[in-house]
Amino acid sequence: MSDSAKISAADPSTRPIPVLEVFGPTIQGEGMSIGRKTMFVRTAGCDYRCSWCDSKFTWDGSAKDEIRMLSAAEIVEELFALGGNTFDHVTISGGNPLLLPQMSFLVQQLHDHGIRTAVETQGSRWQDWLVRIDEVTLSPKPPSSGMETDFEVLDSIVARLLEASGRRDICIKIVIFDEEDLNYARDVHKRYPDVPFILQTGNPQVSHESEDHVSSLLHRYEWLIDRLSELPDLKDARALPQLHTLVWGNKRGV
Ligand SMILES: C[S@@+](CC[C@H](N)C(=O)[O-])C[C@H]1O[C@@H](n2cnc3c(N)ncnc32)[C@H](O)[C@@H]1O
Ligand SMILES: Nc1nc2[nH]cc(C(=O)O)c2c(=O)[nH]1
Ligand code: SF4
Ligand SMILES: [Mg+2]
Repeated sequence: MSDSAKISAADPSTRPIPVLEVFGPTIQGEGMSIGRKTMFVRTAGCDYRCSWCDSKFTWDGSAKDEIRMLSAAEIVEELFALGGNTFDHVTISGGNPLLLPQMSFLVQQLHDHGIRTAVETQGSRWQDWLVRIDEVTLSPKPPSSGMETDFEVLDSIVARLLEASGRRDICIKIVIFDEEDLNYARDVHKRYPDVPFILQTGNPQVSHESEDHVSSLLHRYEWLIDRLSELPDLKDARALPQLHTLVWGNKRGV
């Protein structure tokens, strides 16, 4: 056993986290906190394989040499080295961060520094640290992704979050490419009517970018607004684009 493995066996708070990116300050480009200044920590590894995933490098092996095994303390140190005293919010994304029980130590340390936390997950896995996150985004995947939602698991995650004591913001955010995705989204909203609900424009060009990327995304957003406007069962929903994609395209680390 290596020295670091021995240390982590003795003290779970030093158990390493597989990290692909630490970046910011930037803005949260999606969902309920769109536009808010935040830092990002992106973990490696996902239990899904979405056909249109814009972060395939977290799970397809193409960035395996970039994965760093960092302790919670090392991640916090890197966040402050990058952001100094300019931030008070960190978004944890992936991959699926909910694969990692040891994220609890990062969440604890961020809160100890007075930092607000957000997480992005597809709602396929539970960890107890999820109830300590201030902004939880659940993003179950529609048919166009090629994935299938386990609604028993999602039901239990939503119920545990709604029942847990303490204050947190929760939303369901579904990426929409077509009518079939919209039908899926309507069913999900009917199932969890009390959870704030967001439709997000799908970006079909995640590996290459045509010259008219922005205008084609804006057309997709306009279509989403038009459809949302017509639907009587989505009176209280929001439609949003990915703001960071409009500003920076598919650039990493923004
Ligand atoms: C890369 S995922 C990582 C977190 C988690 N695995 C999830 O899917 O929620 C972050 C967010 O990006 C969204 N996303 C991924 N690919 C996208 C695409 N091509 N167009 C629009 N949104 C996308 C996901 O649905 C999710 O809400
Ligand atoms: N600016 C910015 N906002 C984001 N919101 C969710 C992201 C993600 O990949 O999870 C993301 C991202 O990668 N960049
Ligand atoms: S669940 Fe998220 S990270 Fe995983 S493949 Fe789908 S979009 Fe990508
Ligand atoms: Mg992204």
